[in-house]
Amino acid sequence: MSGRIDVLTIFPGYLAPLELSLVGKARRDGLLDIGVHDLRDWTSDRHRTVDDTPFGGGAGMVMRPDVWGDALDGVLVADSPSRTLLVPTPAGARMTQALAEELALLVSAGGQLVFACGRYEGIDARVTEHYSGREDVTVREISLGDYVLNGGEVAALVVIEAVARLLPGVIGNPESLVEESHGAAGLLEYPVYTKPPSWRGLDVPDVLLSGDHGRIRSWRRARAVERTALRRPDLITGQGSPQIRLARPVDA
Ligand SMILES: N#Cc1c(-c2ccc3ccn(Cc4ccccn4)c3c2)n[nH]c1N
Repeated sequence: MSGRIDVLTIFPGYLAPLELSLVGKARRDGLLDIGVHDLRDWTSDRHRTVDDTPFGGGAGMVMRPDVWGDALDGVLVADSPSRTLLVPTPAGARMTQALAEELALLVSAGGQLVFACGRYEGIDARVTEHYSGREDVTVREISLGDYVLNGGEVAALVVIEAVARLLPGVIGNPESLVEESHGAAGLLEYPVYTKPPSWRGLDVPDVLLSGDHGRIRSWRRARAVERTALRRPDLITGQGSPQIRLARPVDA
């Protein structure tokens, strides 16, 4: 029993990539229900207005709480085992693999994820305040990282892909989830190679052609530790956010 994901946005076309590749196939195979909704369908004026000027002044526009409230009330599924409202924002908590795994467990247990994709200068703060006060809804404000995007749609695409690939049956070979970056022992991925064995004067490391699986395992771990120490020492010293190991796809 899998849950569902709903996305509210003024740019539904931005979510078209969810019809492609593994996520698109999972939807067609009935492994995951994803609904994309146009926020303007919950407006009541002829111009289908979703924004207004900010109280206190300042540049840009703010998205109206009344339109968002009507839309979220319309999309939230009352009889779902759980409801998680995900609000992408530059001020959010950093997205991590641990959160992806947490959300995948909720969806695999039949829960609903609702993404509120803002634009302009963001969504009126009372929207997250209101739903945070609801006992039947969990609100998570999330950020992809310390750079500024124009809206929340890209973040929704990233989080949905990170979650969907953990659901049973979505990835053809579940083993590939075991040795992932931020997976096995929280290290970065080792370098990978395929044919031809020599390309533009560059040869595949001999150990990978040796057939000695013990040596290959050791070599790969050494390369992963080397890369992690060089590029992401925080993953080794544990100074950064804890990375949950992806031991296996979440159980249904
Ligand atoms: N996740 C994430 C994000 C976002 C993000 C998410 C949602 C919105 C809705 C509007 N804007 C534009 C905007 C610009 C400036 C100040 C406020 N808002 C968003 C940006 N930026 N960077 C991330 N890692």
